[in-house]
Amino acid sequence: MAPHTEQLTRPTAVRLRGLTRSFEGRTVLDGLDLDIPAGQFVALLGHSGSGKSTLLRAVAGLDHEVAGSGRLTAPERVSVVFQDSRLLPWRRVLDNVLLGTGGEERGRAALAEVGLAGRERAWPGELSGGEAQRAALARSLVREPELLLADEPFGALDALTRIKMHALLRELWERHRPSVLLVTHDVDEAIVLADRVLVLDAGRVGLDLAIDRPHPRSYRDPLLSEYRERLLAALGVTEVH
Ligand SMILES: Nc1ncnc2c1ncn2[C@@H]1O[C@H](COP(=O)(O)OP(=O)(O)OP(=O)(O)O)[C@@H](O)[C@H]1O
Repeated sequence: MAPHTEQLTRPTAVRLRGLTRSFEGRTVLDGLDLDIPAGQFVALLGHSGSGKSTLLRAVAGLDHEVAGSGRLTAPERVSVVFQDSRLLPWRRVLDNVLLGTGGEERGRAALAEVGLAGRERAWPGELSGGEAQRAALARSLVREPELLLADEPFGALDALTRIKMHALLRELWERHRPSVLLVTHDVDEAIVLADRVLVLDAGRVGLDLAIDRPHPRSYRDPLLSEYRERLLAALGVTEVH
């Protein structure tokens, strides 16, 4: 195959058709359809309770009920990062990263990639919140995921650390090119990081917006404000100045 053809035909990493999920009679996902091409960085916005985590859990294969409701295709190697690092406190950082995988060298390299070289023998309790999330990212990387699912991974961090983590995540994505589905409440985080932002509304993808700006992106780029306005409108939020 000629190189340019290869670039044009991106296989689909995630394909969802007609996904439906209800809890106690309340429909959260309502026949949701979504395709994510391999290597695409997608952010998912939506009001609290709109079903973002439910969707992420479904794609991660953690919800058997939703899987039977429609058609769901996802890659084999999937890593999930949550708001809390979920490091095991009784294992040192390197051992957490290596959990279930071999290759100490790979673990050390992953820690170096997230800026934690030298902290391999630290206990999770000795890490700051941001460092713990870096370790969680290293743990997900070491599995060389084809798909990275992230549920509010920076939601518990202070604003400055969050900005640093945005740069790190984007840098890691550029190096490894997994498909990413990032759940966030933060419209700016979505716009700065993702190439495509979805708004979940009434159990389906309400808005599907391509963010066509080069990287690295600045939070203050005036050209991003148009995307912000559209996303806030889709979320039904009026900005107060
Ligand atoms: N295991 C469960 N049992 C009962 N209800 C559930 C369960 N999981 C989710 N729900 C309900 O489904 C709805 C969607 O939840 P979900 O966590 O997916 O929303 P979300 O968009 O991720 O919200 P948030 O932004 O607040 O994290 C909520 O009303 C929630 O109460």
